[in-house]
Parts: sequence; structure tokens; C-alpha cells
Amino acid sequence: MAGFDDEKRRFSSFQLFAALAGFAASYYLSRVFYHVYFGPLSHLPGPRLRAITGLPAMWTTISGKDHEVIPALHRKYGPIVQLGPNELSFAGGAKAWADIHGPKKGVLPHKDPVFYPSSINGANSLMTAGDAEHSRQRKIMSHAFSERTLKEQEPLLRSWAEKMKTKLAERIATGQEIDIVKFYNCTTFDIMADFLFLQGLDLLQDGEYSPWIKNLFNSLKTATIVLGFRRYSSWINDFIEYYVKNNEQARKAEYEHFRNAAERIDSRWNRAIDRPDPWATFLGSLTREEQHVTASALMVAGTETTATVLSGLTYHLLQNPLAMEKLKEEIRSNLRNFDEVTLENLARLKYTNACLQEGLRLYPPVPSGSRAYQFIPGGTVVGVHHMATYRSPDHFKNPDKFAPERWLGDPEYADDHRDALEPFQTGQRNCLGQNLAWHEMRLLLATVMLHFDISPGPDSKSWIDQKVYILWEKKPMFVCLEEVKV
Ligand code: HEM
Repeated sequence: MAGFDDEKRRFSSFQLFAALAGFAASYYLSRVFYHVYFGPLSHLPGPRLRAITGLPAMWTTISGKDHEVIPALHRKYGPIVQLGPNELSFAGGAKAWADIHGPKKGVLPHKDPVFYPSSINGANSLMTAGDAEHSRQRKIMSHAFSERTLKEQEPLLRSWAEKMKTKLAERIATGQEIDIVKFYNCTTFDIMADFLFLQGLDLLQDGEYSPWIKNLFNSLKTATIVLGFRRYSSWINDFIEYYVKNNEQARKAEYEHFRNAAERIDSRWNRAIDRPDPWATFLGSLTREEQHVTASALMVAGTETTATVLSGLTYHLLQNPLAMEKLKEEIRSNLRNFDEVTLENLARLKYTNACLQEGLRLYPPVPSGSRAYQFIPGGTVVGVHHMATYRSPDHFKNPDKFAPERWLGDPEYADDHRDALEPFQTGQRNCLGQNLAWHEMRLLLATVMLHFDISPGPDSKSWIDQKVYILWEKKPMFVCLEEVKV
């Protein structure tokens, strides 16, 4: 009899559990059903599965395929695509840029805190600062990136370009292989370190990455995978925020990057130099903690980006020998020797500038763009997708073709929407370093083209087959260089 009672109790507990589970499942399904068919995003195009679950968006991100999958979705569904239950991607050209990022007086796109997690020391850089703090920091920092300040730093920039040229020539003499991507990276990291810390990182000296920079590149894939999971679920995000935020072991790579930048900032103030140091003014107006996070941010934002454009452009020039010849001809006929390679002279070279625009279009350094969030409805993450915009036939004729002429008034490309290209983003949160980036890109490109004939090395055609972990996972690009007497 007792056995029968036990059995009955067990049966009713099972029934209760099943009823609760059934209730939870139907509640969840009805919410999903409501969201997909009647919710505020229900009228927007995109695959139904993506409206139901964030899994496909997570998978696209962690498999490094954002740059292929999202443009393909835009080609199928149009300029607005729902990527996940609360995520929209835009590829609508100039209007999308203006609607999402501005300029709109007084309205800042609020940044997605998942994409821009809090820093190690709790201070904010421009990238993560809230609205009020952002305008204070931006005002302080904008002097450092003005044309006047950059002109003051011209000798420093030119000295690094000259060093790159010397080191490339030395490498040719040794007969060793030349990975041009590495040389561009070594140069841009040395330059940024020299601005920030008053001393380069000695990367160009041997044409090799230091452990700090190797660690930085290696950590991008893990960071993207963590980001994919954080965006998939607010529970996972909360868990990571709670358990990982102050766990130095779990954030080892981040801590190492931060410490490397912070230590060098501290020692910059004890270093005596005999050259102008315009960055002292802006860095000195930030708190020491802000200086640390700002240096950490600039050692990524102001380095790899510029080297990426140069690498992508070199790839496209190697695949388009006629364009390469035209570029060399413009540079060599206008600049007779390195003394004439000045920021002012370089800004006048039309074909050089058109090649760089085309390089930025075909291979934008942050291919997926950043995620701001706005209020359509509250909390929906929105962003303009660079690759989807720039490879869209709605905006550019022959979108996959390298055609610098499209920036030079060629009637064949008269209907291109040139104002859709905004690699530096628009609005109050656009790239503060774009003037510096332009000078640096022109200077390093012209230095290579003036002094060397460059031709493809082994496997260079397939170099472009890459994944994206926030930034391009750039492979080595081996090239054959021959020095030209100028
Ligand atoms: C071709 C090279 C570059 C490209 C394509 C580029 C692109 C961008 C983009 C798209 C943003 C917006 C990011 C976001 O909101 O998440 C940005 C922000 C920023 N970039 Fe660049 N960047 C380049 C080079 C540089 C350089 C050389 C520096 C400085 C040395 C720099 C400093 C910054 C800073 C400080 C911000 C944050 C601005 C703010 O939030 O107010 N960038 N950049």
C-alpha cells in the first residue's frame, strides 16, 4: 500500500514538473511568436530564423564570416536586414550613415556596451566614454589631430618612412623573404608608440613583432568569439561581466596589452627629448588612468587600421599591374627624391589618393563597422555594415572591381554613390585620427612606390581569402622587391 502511495506521489510530482515545463515552453514560444509576427521589428526583412534566435548571428561572427554573410543577406533582402532578434544591419549609403551616426545636432548614437565593454582600470577612453565625458575628452584630444599639429610632427613621420625604406633595402640585400604586411605593421606601431611614449617599439629594427604585438594579434580571435557569445544572450553577457570582469587570468591578453601601454605612458613623463612633443598637452590634460586607457586604445585604433589599408591596397595593385604602373608614374614624376616626399606634395597626388579611396572601399579596416544602439525600439542594436555598403551594386558599379577611376570623374562610374564610402564613420563619434591616417597612408605608400619595384611573391593571389575577427585576420603577403635608384 505504501509503495502505491509513493508511486502516486512521484507521479503527481512528475505531472507538476511537466505542467510547469509545458507552461514555460508555451510562454517562451508565444513570446517568440509575438516577437517574430507582431513585434516592432516584424515588418523588417531578413531570414525568419534570425528573427527567432540569435544563434545564426553568433555563428556568423565566431566563424569569422561577417564580411561574407552579411553582404550576401543585404543582396537578398535589401538595405535593411534583421540579423538577430534585436539587431539590424544597414547598407543604405549616405542616408543610413546620416540616420544612424549623424551628424545630428545634440543626438549621439549611444554605444552598445556589449561591443565596448568596460576597461581594466575603470577609466574611459574616447571609444567607451558616455556622452558628457566623450565631448570633454574629444575637445582635449582634437588639437593633437589638427592639421597644424600634424605639420609639426612631419619630420617625425618622415623619419619613420625613411627608416622603413632603409630596412626594406637591407632585407633585399640579405635575400630573405619579405612579408610586406609585417613591414607596414611594424612601421605604424613604431610611429604610434613614438607619438604616445616618445620612443618606438623597435619593431622596424628587425622587421619582427615583439611579444606584446604578437599577443595583441593573437587575442583578437578569442575576443571576437567572446563577443559573439555575449551578444547571443544577456545571461551569458551578465555571467561574463560578473565572473570575468575582475579575473586577471581570464583577461590575460587584455591585461598584458593594458600593462604594456600603461608602463610606457608612466615612463614617457620621465623622458627628456629634444623635439616638439605636441601630444604632451593633450595627454597631460587627461587623468593618469585616462592616459593609460587612451594609450591602450590608440595602440590598436591608430596602428593596425592604417597598416591594413596599405596591405589591402598593395594586394589590389599587385593584381592590377596597369594601376600599379599608373601609380608609380604619378609618384615618380612628381616626387624626384625623398626630400620632395612631403605631406603637402603628397596631398596633391590625385591618382594616389584615388587608389587609397579604392583600397578603403574594397578592404575597410573594420569591415563590419561598429555597433551603436538607438531606439527603434529601445535597445535594438543597429549599425551600418561597411562591406555590405561598399560591395553593393546599388552604390558602386562593378563593386568587386579595383577601379581608382571611379574617384576621378570617369563617366563609366558617374552613377556611383561616392558618398556611401565612410570608412572613418560619420557624426560625433567618427574617427578622430583620420587626418593622421591619411598622411601616414600617403607617406608610406609613396615611399614604397618611389624606391621599389614590387611584384607578387608566392601565394599572393589567395592572400585576400581571409576571415574577420573584428579586424581582418591578415596573412603574410610575400612580395618581390627591387630597389630603384632615385
Ligand atoms: C585608415 C585608418 C583608420 C580607419 C579606417 C579608422 C576608422 C575608424 C572608425 C570606423 C571609427 C569609429 C569606431 C567606433 O565608433 O567604434 C574610428 C574611431 C576612432 N579612431 Fe580611427 N581609423 C583609422 C585610423 C586611426 C588613427 C591613425 C587614429 C589615431 C592615431 C585613430 C583614432 C581613432 C579614435 C581616437 C577613435 C574614437 C573617436 C571617438 O569615439 O570620438 N584612427 N576610427
